[in-house]
Amino acid sequence: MKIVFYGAGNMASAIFIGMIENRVVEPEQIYLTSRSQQEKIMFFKENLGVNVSYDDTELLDDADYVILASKPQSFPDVAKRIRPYLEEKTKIVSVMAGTQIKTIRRELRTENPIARIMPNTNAMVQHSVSGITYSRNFPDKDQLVELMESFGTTVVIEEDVMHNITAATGSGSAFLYYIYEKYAESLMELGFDEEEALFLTRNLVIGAGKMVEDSELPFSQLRKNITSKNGTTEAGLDALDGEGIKRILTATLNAAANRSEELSKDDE
Ligand SMILES: NC(=O)C1=CN([C@@H]2O[C@H](COP(=O)(O)OP(=O)(O)OC[C@H]3O[C@@H](n4cnc5c(N)ncnc54)[C@H](O)[C@@H]3O)[C@@H](O)[C@H]2O)C=CC1
Ligand SMILES: O=C(O)[C@@H]1CCC=N1
Repeated sequence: MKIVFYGAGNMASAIFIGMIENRVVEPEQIYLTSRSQQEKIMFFKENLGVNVSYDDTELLDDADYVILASKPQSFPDVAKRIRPYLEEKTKIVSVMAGTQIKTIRRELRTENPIARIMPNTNAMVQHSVSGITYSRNFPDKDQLVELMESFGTTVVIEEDVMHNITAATGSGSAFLYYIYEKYAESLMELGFDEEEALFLTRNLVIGAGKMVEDSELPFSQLRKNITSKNGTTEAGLDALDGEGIKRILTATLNAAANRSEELSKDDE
C-alpha cells in the first residue's frame, strides 16, 4: 500500500506516527510532502524511515491513498499539484476542516472516491476519536476504517454532521487543554508557584483520564463520589454553575461548529 500525505504538520504527523507505531503500515509505505517545515519532514524521514518527495509524479505514481492534510486555505495550491498526476485507482482522504467533498471534487477535477475524516491530535497516542464520511463511490470502506482504527476510534457520519464533529472532537481536545491551562493559572492565584501548579494540574488530569478509562461509572457518578454534602466540592461546583459553565461550553462548541460551516461556504 502507498499512502501519500500532502501536508506533514501537526495533524498529518499525529496520524502517520499513530499508524506506524501501531504497525498497520510500514514506514516505507508512507510518502510525505509539504510546502514549509522541510526540516521537520527530514526529521521524520531520518527517524521514522518514511519517504519524502517534492516530485508530484513520483508521489502520485500508483498511490492507493492521498491524504489532504494542508490548511483548507492552502488546498487550491495543493490541488494544482495533484490534479495533473492523479490516477484513477487513488482514493482521496481529506482531514481539512470545512472543505466539502464537492469542493474537493471540483478543485481536483476528479470522479475518484473521496472520504473526509475529522481526527484529532490524540491520534499520536492512538486515541483519536474521528468522524468519517464517504462519497457514494467509495470502495473498501472497511480498509479505510481499519487504517483509521490504528490511531483511535471512528464514527461514520453524514457529511452535514462533520461541522459538529469538528467542534466536538476535532477541536475538542484544544478546549480541554485550555481549561487545564486556566486551571493551573488559577492554582497560581491560590498561592502555588508555577512549577507546583503545572505538576498538580498535570497529575490531576492524568488521574482523572485513567479513572474515565478504567471505571464504568458515568461522569456524573464519578463527580458525586467526590462531593460531600455541604463540603468543599459542593461549594466549588455551585460556583462553577453560578458562573455558567454549561452556557460557556455550549457557546464554545457553537462557535467552532459555525466556523466550520463558514469555511465550507467560503469555497462555494
Ligand atoms: N491540528 C489539529 O488538531 C487538526 C487539524 N485538522 C485539519 O488538518 C489540516 C492541517 O492542520 P495542521 O496539521 O494543524 O496544520 P499545519 O500548519 O501544522 O500543517 C499544514 C501542512 O500543510 C502543508 N502545505 C501547505 N501548502 C502545501 C502545498 N501546496 N503542498 C503540500 N503541502 C502543503 C504545510 O507545509 C504543512 O506541512 C487542516 O486542514 C485542519 O483543518 C483536522 C483535525 C484536527
Ligand atoms: O482549528 C481548526 O480549524 C482545526 C480543525 C479541528 C482542529 N483544528
